[in-house]
Amino acid sequence: MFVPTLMGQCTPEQQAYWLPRALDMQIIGTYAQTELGHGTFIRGLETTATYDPETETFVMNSPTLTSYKWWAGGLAKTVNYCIVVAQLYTKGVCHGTHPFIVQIRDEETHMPRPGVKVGDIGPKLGFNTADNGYLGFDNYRIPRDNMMMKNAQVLKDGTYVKVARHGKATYGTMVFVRVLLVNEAAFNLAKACTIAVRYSAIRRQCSPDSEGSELQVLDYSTQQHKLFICIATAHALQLNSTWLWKTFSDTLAAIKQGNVDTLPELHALSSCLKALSTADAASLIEQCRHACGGHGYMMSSGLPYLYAFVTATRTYEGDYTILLLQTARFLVKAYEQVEAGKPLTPTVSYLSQAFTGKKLPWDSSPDGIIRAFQALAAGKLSSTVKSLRKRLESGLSYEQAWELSTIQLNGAAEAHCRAVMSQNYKSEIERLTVNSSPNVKLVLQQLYKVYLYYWALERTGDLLLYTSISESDIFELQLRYEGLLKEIRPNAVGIVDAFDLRDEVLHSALGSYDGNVYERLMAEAQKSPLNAEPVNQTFHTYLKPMMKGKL
Ligand SMILES: CCCCCCCC/C=C\CCCCCCCCC/C=C/C(=O)SCCNC(=O)CCNC(=O)[C@H](O)C(C)(C)COP(=O)(O)OP(=O)(O)OC[C@H]1O[C@@H](n2cnc3c(N)ncnc32)[C@H](O)[C@@H]1OP(=O)(O)O
Ligand SMILES: Cc1cc2nc3c(=O)[nH]c(=O)nc-3n(C[C@H](O)[C@H](O)[C@H](O)COP(=O)(O)OP(=O)(O)OC[C@H]3O[C@@H](n4cnc5c(N)ncnc54)[C@H](O)[C@@H]3O)c2cc1C
Repeated sequence: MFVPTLMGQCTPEQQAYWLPRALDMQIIGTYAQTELGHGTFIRGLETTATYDPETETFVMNSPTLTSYKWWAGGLAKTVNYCIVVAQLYTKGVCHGTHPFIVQIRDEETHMPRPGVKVGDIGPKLGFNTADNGYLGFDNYRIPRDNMMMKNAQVLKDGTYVKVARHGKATYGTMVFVRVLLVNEAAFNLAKACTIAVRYSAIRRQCSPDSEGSELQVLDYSTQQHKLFICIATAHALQLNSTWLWKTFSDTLAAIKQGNVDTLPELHALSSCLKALSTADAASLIEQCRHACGGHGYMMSSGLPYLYAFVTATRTYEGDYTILLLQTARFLVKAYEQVEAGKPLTPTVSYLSQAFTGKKLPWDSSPDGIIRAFQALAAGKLSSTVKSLRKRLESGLSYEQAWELSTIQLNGAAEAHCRAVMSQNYKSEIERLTVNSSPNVKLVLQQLYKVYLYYWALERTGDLLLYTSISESDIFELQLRYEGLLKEIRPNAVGIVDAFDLRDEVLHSALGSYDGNVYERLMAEAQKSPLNAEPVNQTFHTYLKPMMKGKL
């Protein structure tokens, strides 16, 4: 995050100075925004940077315990520079949060600079190879030039000048990383399902008839139900991430030309896609672990590491709930635009047809299911706005009415995101397979249908509310879904092999290409320190005296 922030928040002169040093790793940096007391609510950050025109420096301070920076990766022991997000004061006025480049350690000795308090925050659920740190300042001075001045400036005399065209321009790095995280979610989920599918082809358990041999667990319908949605979701996330990257690049190019019109839609999209992709990836990686039974619980399966790593992505760079609520803000505005007969931006354009007051006729084709997901998002949005307005009519303030409606707002944002993801998944597959063989097309479409059927069956309650789907339609869809799993089964191992992930990347005794699961598990077990000696010292110190009644 250090380098992208240098790229996004510095003037060209500042970039010319800092970027080569950072890219050559003459300096190592991190992004220190979150504090002990505040992560989500950026405007509530407490670290201060007060400009002193006499010395042309900013004085950095951490006035409270809760103002200590907390969490930044590499901060504890590795980095010597930081981007610190602090409340800017000049001429006695607070201008809100701004980013500063702060040297925290000596470039030669690596000792913390006087006035800097820095350390490690301690063990975490995962990420324990990263020294996430804390950081506090006691009247620590940095040169005026170290304020990142692309979007706002403080002149020598302390005059504050706003440059950016958009109020949230300083939040740009977060948007960038949210876009990258969709790709990360796809990659890590692909790893987990490669491990679980390969293992399920090796693992045999139970014999349905007394004569036959034991089945590969991959042959069980329930196992296919657990795993094939993981493969389909990995594809869906990968294709959505490519699409989102293009949306991001287009918006960035427009902003460079001075046009910020598409930023709100990018923010709404990157927020909900980051939220849903990280949450889905984390829960499906856990499902892959379940699918590997007891051996999935071994660290040597690789799955616990993956889960610990990915579950953090649901929280960092904006918590799941918080980001969905950002998308909900955008959706409520879109609803108001429909009411006012105004045009809508592309990803919400489906709303313009959606508020008919009638249930959408059910159609179980892939296009029909996407339309149903859109109807569901529109229906939820409409009910949410009704609740919001009812609360306003009862005399509540907008903020109070909004807060009481947040459960529904999140539901509407989740449904919208699922509809966007499904639509993108379909159009990207169509675009990418124009010249593919019929067999490749067939397999990709089977997976795409698994995604649609799975989520339609997960949301039958909502579909009953907002479409004309009947009990027999649901029954028929369930049978089609189960049939599809059997069609995919013969290709399942080939499909995960096609992710092309080397053994070194998977790092798993269960998921290696050669399928030598049991040999690898035993080899990993031999590495346990407890196997280094036939009798452990604890036997002599504790067990034996206890057994002899001498403890
Ligand atoms: C070039 C280099 C290439 C490198 C490539 C490398 C490839 C590597 C590959 C993979 C790596 C990928 C993985 C990377 C891992 C990195 C590890 C990261 C570790 C973690 C870091 C962090 O967590 S940093 C801290 C992150 N913190 C957060 O995300 C905080 C979350 N909170 C917020 O974002 C905001 O506070 C919040 C959105 C909640 C609200 O902000 P607030 O100021 O209160 O605004 P509000 O009043 O609600 O809204 C006002 C208005 O503004 C709009 N808005 C809000 N945010 C944005 C935005 N970002 N952009 C645009 N607009 C925004 C909001 O919608 C409102 O609009 P209106 O409704 O009023 O119109
Ligand atoms: C592994 C890891 C690495 C990180 N790396 C960095 C880093 O490099 N740099 C950095 O600056 N930060 C980093 N962070 C911090 C991270 O960005 C924050 O933890 C994250 O943004 C969530 O903020 P929080 O911890 O304040 O959660 P909180 O906001 O305290 O959330 C707690 C709960 O309250 C809910 N909540 C909060 N506000 C609202 C609201 N308005 N409405 C409804 N519900 C609400 C949330 O949904 C959540 O359920 C990292 C975190 C982790 C876990």
